[in-house]
Amino acid sequence: MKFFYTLFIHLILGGWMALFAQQLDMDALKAYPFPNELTAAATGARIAWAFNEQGQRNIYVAEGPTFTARRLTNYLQDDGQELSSVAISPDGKWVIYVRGGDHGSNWNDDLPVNPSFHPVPTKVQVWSIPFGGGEPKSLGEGENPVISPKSDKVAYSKGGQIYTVPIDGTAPATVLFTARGTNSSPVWSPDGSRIAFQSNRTDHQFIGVYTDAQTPIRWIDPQFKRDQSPRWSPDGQKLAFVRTNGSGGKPDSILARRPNLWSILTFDLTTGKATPLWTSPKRLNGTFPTTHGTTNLHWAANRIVFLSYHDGWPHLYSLAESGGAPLLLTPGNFMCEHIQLSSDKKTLLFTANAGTDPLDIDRRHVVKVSVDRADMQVVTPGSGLEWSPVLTGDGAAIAFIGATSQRPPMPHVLATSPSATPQLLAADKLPAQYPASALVTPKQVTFKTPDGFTVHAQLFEKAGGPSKKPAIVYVHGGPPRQMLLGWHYSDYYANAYAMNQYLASLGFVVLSVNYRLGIGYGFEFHNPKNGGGYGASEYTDIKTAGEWLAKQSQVDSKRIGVYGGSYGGFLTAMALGKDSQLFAAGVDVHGVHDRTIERTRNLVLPDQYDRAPDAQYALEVAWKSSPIAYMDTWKSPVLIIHGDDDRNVRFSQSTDLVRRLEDKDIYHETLVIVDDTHHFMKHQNQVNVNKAIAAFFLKKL
Ligand SMILES: CC(=O)N[C@@H](C)C(=O)N[C@@H](C)C(=O)N[C@@H](C)C(=O)O
Repeated sequence: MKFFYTLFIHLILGGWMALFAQQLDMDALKAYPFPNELTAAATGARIAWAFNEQGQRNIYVAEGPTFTARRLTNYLQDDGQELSSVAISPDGKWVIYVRGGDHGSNWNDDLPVNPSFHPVPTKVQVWSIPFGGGEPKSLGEGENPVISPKSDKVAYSKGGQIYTVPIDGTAPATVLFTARGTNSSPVWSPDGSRIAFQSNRTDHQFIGVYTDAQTPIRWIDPQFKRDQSPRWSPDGQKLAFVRTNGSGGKPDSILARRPNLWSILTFDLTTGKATPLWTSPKRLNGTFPTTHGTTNLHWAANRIVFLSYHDGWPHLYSLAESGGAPLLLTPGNFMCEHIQLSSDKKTLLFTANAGTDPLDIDRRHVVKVSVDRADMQVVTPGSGLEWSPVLTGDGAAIAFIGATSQRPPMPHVLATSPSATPQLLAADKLPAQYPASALVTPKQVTFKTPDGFTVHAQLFEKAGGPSKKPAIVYVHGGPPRQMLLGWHYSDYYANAYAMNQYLASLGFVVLSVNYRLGIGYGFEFHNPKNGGGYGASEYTDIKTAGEWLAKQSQVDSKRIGVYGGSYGGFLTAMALGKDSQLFAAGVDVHGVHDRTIERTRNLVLPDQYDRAPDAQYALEVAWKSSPIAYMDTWKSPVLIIHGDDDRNVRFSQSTDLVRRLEDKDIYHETLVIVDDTHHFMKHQNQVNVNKAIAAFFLKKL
């Protein structure tokens, strides 16, 4: 009798969700220390990484053979100061890093971030600190620092010029040279005597080589082209680089899909001769890979290695230094990313959704391959997820970051000796009471869309509960991203993974959808027709996901929500505008709502006579690809969240949408995060956003 009375009370008090689903605590759930920036010294067995411990971001180090983790810095405030460009000097004696800014931004990534409203914002500076410990030294304001092979100096860029500074900070930074254009991306020659760099001149880009104050800068085969990513030959006598077209030419169709074709060339500094080695095939998948972050071009031991998409997958290829046919090093239906060349230049380590388990396509594992033969080996097979591998300078261990579906990402090392097993590092940094065992194992779901795409998704569902549960579609951002069957390798999406676990613990059925435009499933899926502002064909996948949920026996089809950030916010708003009958409520975090802005700037150019032949039509398509085109059919309630120091999606995208929601008297709530960016750099801000999302869905679904 007592049980039924208790049940009755819980149901009446609306605690039915908490009764059946062991509800997680958001603060406890977000108490994981997120690791990134894992790096190794070129000699010895020293590694370093950054840990974000509830907003306290610090550098940690460890050294073989024990690899006992040690915190090196002392930043103990949740103040939103990012750590990036972490590196160890080749001799292992120094660690450098950049503190501040938001280096995942589309603009102003080098400007201070100040979500704690300090009257004097923290500057974006390059720092160094002895590996053995001590006080960090500020080397100067700037970013993209690189350490000389002699371990004595650091080069970095600031304000379009390149600076050098002693790594121990015993003298001020000095500008290396002054040249026209925006000069960046310094690359030291193997002997540390010269620096190659990129000089962006708007419609074209050169590669230059600086030697010393008395020697004129050497421009490398200057053409009406865009040259980038210089890589030194091991003997320092040649450079390899990537060449693409310069800007201009008769305006082409905006809507037609055209490849950005590219070539790899070498330049002989002795003869002054440039030699084309390889040119991408003249077809769509011959386009220059927009791998997040950097160009994967490496001058290895007697080989030149590069990443290309031209067989339909982001694969690694190897060329003889004189050119010839490229050797495919990584055949198979998977993508390669986070590529690292070993110090001896003979081995490539990388992350891939490769493995013998059919579920591996929705995971990541560490893989290695020789630079001159296709002898690929998955180093960390299994049901876990591993990424960002680096080989220690002595070749004795591979450091990587790994996670499971339950346990958050943590640094590991794996000895290169046979039958070694991974060693978890810094285990004490994951709170002993972390609720890992309470997390569900997301299940792989696939479904077909009406236009024939097979879409992968992850289903988060707590066992038990009422016969009919509310459900939520999660939409990632990017869009070149892939959500996984476990914790994600980016800080932003690790948070999304935690959020989906939290919603599942509240009793929601959560479906995280890897829609087209995303990575991990090959070129055609990543580059679909009519995608993005060219027709938003990817929205088909979101609608199909909602319909899939509505057909599940345990889902109440009248209580399906949708949420996402950034590009995910865009698709959330599209869902609410176009299909409020399917999606009963939504949360749109820093979404894109007007896609004509992307077009107006480069479409209908009033001061240019010859315009793109389809300029006006493309503008119309961009309008129909915009959520604000569907305000008349938008009925469902929405929560709009945006940080007003957003450097990826303008805050005005949400200010404008709020005005339109007000004009149409559509129920909406808002949450403005003052002075934080697209990535909610202040931990407490992200926690508050997460709680607001959950509270809105509990209220509306
Ligand atoms: C130029 C551009 O679109 N850059 C993207 C990286 C970007 O900023 N995308 C946002 C719309 C977005 O989705 N940002 C986050 C969530 C991401 O995953 O990059």
